[in-house]
Amino acid sequence: MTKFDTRRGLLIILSSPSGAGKSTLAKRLMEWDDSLRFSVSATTRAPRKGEEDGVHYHFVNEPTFKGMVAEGEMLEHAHVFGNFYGSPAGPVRDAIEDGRDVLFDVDWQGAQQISNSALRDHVLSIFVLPPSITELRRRLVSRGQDSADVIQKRMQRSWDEISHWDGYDYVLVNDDLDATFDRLKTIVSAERLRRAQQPGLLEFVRSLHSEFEEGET
Ligand SMILES: Nc1nc2c(ncn2[C@@H]2O[C@H](COP(=O)(O)OP(=O)(O)O)[C@@H](O)[C@H]2O)c(=O)[nH]1
Ligand SMILES: Nc1ncnc2c1ncn2[C@@H]1O[C@H](COP(=O)(O)OP(=O)(O)O)[C@@H](O)[C@H]1O
Repeated sequence: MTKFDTRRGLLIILSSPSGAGKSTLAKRLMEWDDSLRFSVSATTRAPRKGEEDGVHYHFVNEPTFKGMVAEGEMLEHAHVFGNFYGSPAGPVRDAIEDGRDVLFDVDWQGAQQISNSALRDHVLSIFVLPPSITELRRRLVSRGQDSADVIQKRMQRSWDEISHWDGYDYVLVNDDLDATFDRLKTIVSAERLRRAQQPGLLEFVRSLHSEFEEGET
């Protein structure tokens, strides 16, 4: 795989148990920064009301999904809640080469695979926790998109997802949405600043050191 310039192209990964609010935060982040690219995943899950093919997901059948995996077209993929999900690699590579940051909404397995890939230096991973398990259920129910069965399955899997919180760079408790979004923006802005500074920093500090040694103080 090409060695990319790590100054460019942050891969911002959001994970959470279903219903904690990562899609809501992802949508806000995309509205906040129109240079950000959203990694549109492929999934074998059926579209929900209001979900558009190619925008929220690429809705594909299982043979197509497996074909994409076999052709090496997926940066990562996983089986979640009985369906396959995966992030197509092509758009991610294009975005990085373009110097763009990419936003991912993937589960812990996807986050782990991207964090262990050749693109690991680009990763900024953020885990979103719900304020309580009761509130998590309330949000899943109030979203009004899933049947009671599907909600039950997601609640049962919630601890499995939450138990991986520790593997992320940052953790946010999504209590008040505006406050959480502010914290998310702060994290992204700070990481962008850090990475923008990084390349010339060592050289700059060396020059300060030379000046110091020359007795400028
Ligand atoms: N590994 C992986 N997980 C994904 C991908 N796309 C979505 N997911 C995860 O699959 C899970 C279910 O997503 P979805 O069906 O949209 O339900 P929601 O999280 O309740 O909105 C969530 O944890 C997503 O983050 C992907 O491309 N790869
Ligand atoms: N901080 C919050 N407070 C109250 N409701 C929220 C908050 N964040 C998200 N929600 C709501 O909870 C539901 C689930 O959020 P969603 O973003 O779809 O979760 P996820 O993508 O993690 O499954 C949605 O109806 C959303 O509007």
